[in-house]
Amino acid sequence: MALIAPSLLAADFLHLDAALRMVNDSQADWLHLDVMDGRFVPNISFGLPVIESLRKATSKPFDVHLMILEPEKYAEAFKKAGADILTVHIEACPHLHRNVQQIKSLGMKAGVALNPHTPIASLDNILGDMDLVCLMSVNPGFGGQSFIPGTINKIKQLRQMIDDRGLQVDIEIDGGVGEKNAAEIVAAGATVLVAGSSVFNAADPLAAVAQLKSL
Ligand SMILES: O=C(CO)[C@@H](O)[C@H](O)COP(=O)(O)O
Ligand SMILES: [Fe+2]
Repeated sequence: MALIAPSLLAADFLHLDAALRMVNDSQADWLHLDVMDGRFVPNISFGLPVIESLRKATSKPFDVHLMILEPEKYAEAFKKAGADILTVHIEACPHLHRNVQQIKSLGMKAGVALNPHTPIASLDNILGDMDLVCLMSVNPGFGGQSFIPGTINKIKQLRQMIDDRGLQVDIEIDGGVGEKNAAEIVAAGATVLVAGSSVFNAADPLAAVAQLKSL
């Protein structure tokens, strides 16, 4: 059974309190929070003050996905704002090992995200240090895009690499995940499903989370 992390990016930002109530009432395991800087990705979303306010509305773990350059400048601030898992992009981190040490020393779980074109082999020397690998199944920056089918092979490769080394690392899939493809994604070896539009745009978001959770 995979962990389910609804992505707040797809919520109605005029009614974040209602979105958080839905998440609290649902079987969601984590809340996924997409932070974009308009530099690493061509979009700007929300940041520290919003996350700090959301922290007062739920005890669900905050899975913060940083799509920003120089994440080391903000890691401590995200911890203070309430992040439990902090994920940085491998493409934005020339000193990834240092970033991971920093995140862990701040008391958070460390995640690394890979863009669709970035090979699994790039994790070779860092995998044992990770708590989570987030495979982007869309090009980061926007919600509501279509799942890139080649991600399934990447999940299988990563599952193999993790199992061969006897590691415990979560495989999170982010982008275009919903009831149509979730079973295949979990069968390939994913352990965490991020779901934005498929949950928040559903007629019944609670049922959408329950459906993903039942896989
Ligand atoms: O990080 C991102 C996008 O950059 C994601 O977390 C999206 O927010 C997922 O949204 P859907 O594809 O599920 O609508
Ligand atoms: Fe994300």
